[in-house]
Amino acid sequence: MSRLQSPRSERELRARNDSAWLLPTDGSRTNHRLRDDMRRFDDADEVDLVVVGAGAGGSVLTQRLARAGWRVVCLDAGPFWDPDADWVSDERGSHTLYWTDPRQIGGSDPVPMGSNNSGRGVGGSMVHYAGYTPRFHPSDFSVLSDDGVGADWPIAYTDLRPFYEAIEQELPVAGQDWPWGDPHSYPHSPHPVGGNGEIFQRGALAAGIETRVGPVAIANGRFGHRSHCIYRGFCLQGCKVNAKASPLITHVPDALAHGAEIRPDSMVTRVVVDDESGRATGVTYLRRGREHFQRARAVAVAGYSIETPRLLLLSPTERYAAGLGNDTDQLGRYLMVQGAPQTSGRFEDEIRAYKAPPPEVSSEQFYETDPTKPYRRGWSIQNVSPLPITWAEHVVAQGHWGAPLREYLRDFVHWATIGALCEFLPQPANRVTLADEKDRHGLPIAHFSYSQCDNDRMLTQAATESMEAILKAAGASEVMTIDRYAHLVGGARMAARAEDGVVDADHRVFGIPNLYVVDGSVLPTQGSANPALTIMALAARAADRLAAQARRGLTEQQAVRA
Ligand SMILES: Cc1cc2nc3c(=O)[nH]c(=O)nc-3n(C[C@H](O)[C@H](O)[C@H](O)COP(=O)(O)OP(=O)(O)OC[C@H]3O[C@@H](n4cnc5c(N)ncnc54)[C@H](O)[C@@H]3O)c2cc1C
Repeated sequence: MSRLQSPRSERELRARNDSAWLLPTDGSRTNHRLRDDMRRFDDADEVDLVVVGAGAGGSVLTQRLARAGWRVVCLDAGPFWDPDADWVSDERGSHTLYWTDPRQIGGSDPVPMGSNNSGRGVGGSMVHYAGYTPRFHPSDFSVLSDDGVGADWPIAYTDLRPFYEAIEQELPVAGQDWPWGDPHSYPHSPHPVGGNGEIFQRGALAAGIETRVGPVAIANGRFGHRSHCIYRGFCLQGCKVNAKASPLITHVPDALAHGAEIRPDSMVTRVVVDDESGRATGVTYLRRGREHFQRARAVAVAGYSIETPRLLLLSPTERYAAGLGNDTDQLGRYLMVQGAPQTSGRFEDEIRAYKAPPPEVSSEQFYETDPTKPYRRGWSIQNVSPLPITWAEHVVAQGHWGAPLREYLRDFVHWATIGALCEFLPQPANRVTLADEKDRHGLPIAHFSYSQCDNDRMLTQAATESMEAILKAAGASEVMTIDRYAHLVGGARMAARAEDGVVDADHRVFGIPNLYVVDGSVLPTQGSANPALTIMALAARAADRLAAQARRGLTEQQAVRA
């Protein structure tokens, strides 16, 4: 079903990223030879770049700069996953994929941590993300100017468009032609739709709401040496067939083939900055019970929205006493989550939502600000297909327990579920700071305070009404909505001026010329799109700009190529 049919487009893609063709053809999922033969640097080698975190942002940055000839080491706190040996088709057995180190939560609307936020290990959170990969809309980049709320980005949608297109091909993304935001099409045609998706389509049609199939980063047809999706429904547990995209298979193989080292089980505890020169000199990290120092000419932090601000706060010097990138007290602020209410409806027919990938059908009809409403910005709606444990959590969140809970669980196959992503606004007090409590390494854990504003609450209410209307229009005899959060972004945001953020438009930390942040924490606003594609596109753009600047010798990076 590929629209990337022509040999020319395949050639162009492989010249940029050969990952899908570097996977084995013998039925296993991992190119062990590539890992065994990986280039290995010594701590004492001054590499060109050390990257903290091999997730959505860190892996793309590593792959792109390795291709540009940089000597790159990427450290990740978690394991180098082997899907055959490490992953199971079991909800409970997949909890090892999550970042479950302790964190404190607070504020008037605390955000639960655990399986609903970051991942741990090579591939990052995309190992267990659902797989939706929409683009942000052009309006997301000028929310303050257009709507008087939120923030403006220092870059425009058009700056990111070529990188969206490139990453959509590399994942690859499957879906129908997209009418919302900047209308575009996808490299792979849409997947067939299962029972849950059909309910969403039927109800939306009856309620006068447009839907489209996709966009999902799940191969529809063979892609390189990756196989077709087999529709077994375990996308959020780690895809054992390599059909769902995560950096572990979409960017890491090519990074290794181009001389990068991915060093797993390496927990970075500090970014080291020399006060005299004002430059980062490397990172300290813990591996197998020993502390190491990896020297580097430049450092990029890509540890996700909580761990990135935490690490920068954990790295003060005499000169940067409040933490790195915190001269204007911006670090950790404007951390965002999307409000993610989830509505289930009961149908007489068996839906059997688990017989398809959880991501299927979406609507962005309510994405933009409706000037007739009292709130700004909007929400998207997507299929979500909870497996039994997650379904039990949904029912329990509604207050059911004991015999009624058991009855709802027995009824599992009759329920269809859709979820909204509401654009909650960035607020300065929604912030990561360091707690008094320490982790097992003796380091202060992150404290994350979160409170909603009135606009957030109005959006959740409106999104809930729209979802309940859809499921009722599809014929549901009972609907059940719970409130949830999804997708942490922000905390080290990108801004035009140091007074408003932590990094500039090139991801460089204000005041420290060779320190970068290249992950979801740089987002100034979040739209109501899932963030992974945007994080990868930003990382591809950041790499492009770093490599170009180094080539032109315009910045500190010129030394890198010397
Ligand atoms: C359940 C779930 C479903 C999701 N579904 C979707 C979806 O459908 N679509 C979508 O677009 N997004 C989805 N997301 C969100 C998406 O996966 C993340 O937004 C994205 O992966 C974040 O990218 P990142 O580069 O910021 O961090 P990550 O991808 O999380 O990578 C961070 C990496 O840094 C490592 N790390 C952190 N601190 C350190 C340290 N001190 N030292 C060494 N390593 C460190 C971690 O081990 C991790 O591997 C989902 C997330 C979850 C949890």
